[in-house]
Amino acid sequence: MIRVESLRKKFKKLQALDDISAVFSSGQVISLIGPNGSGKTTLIKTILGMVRADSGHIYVNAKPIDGDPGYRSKIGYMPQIGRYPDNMKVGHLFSMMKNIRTMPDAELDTDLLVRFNLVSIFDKPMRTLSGGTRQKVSAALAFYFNPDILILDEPTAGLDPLSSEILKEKILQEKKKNKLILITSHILSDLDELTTHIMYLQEGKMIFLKDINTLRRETGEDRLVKAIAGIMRTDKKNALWIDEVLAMKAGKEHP
Ligand SMILES: Nc1ncnc2c1ncn2[C@@H]1O[C@H](COP(=O)(O)OP(=O)(O)OP(=O)(O)O)[C@@H](O)[C@H]1O
Repeated sequence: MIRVESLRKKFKKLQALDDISAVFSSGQVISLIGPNGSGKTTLIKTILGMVRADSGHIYVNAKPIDGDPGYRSKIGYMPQIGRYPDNMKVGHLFSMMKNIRTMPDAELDTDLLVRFNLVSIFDKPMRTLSGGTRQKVSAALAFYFNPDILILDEPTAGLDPLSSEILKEKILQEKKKNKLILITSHILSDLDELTTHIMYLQEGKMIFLKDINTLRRETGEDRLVKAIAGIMRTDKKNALWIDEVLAMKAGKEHP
């Protein structure tokens, strides 16, 4: 469904993506993980055509993305930080998006609009929303057009525990419909029940892309955070990051 080949991207001297190649297929939930600044968002934005790679190729449904920008209509994107016109009302945002896409009401996925009760704030301008409510709007928009591919950048960051569960349930539902879902998150426990594959980036390089069962078998660990810790400890820089993740969980459990 998505194939990236030898992707490279530099921001001045910084190699943000360093020869990334991967294939993502329908039915997979790929968790992109790695330390801050490792290139996760850059990879996502390159796939979405928001950042132009210096070299390499990207294919969505076997077509090169530089051929036809229409491929974007197949992808629902939830950005890390949603930017919207300050004075636009929530309801207007949804109706405007609907008009741009000219999609019949029956085909729209309003599940999250309803479950997050966003209709009750349709009259509120975007600038008045809390960070978490803005996240809910971004999530509802990503799923609104029932896309075959979902790209979710830190989807649960800033959401309260109940809303986070609602969103995770929604992701699971879509996974069952054989969609392709790419997620970045630093909250590894959120990814445990969703993930089929882990793609680990470090300083712009892909360290590994493995399916979760292989990862569990190789490490003998059931929990994602521990399985990744098992693999990464051999590398000093990675060990540092994974120790930080585990330290945040200390109190609940010990590695
Ligand atoms: N537009 C830009 N101009 C210059 N540097 C950039 C730009 N976008 C990203 N970078 C740099 O590229 C590197 C990768 O950034 P990216 O946002 O992809 O990391 P990330 O893995 O998503 O990080 P995080 O976990 O913090 O979200 C970082 O060093 C970042 O500062």
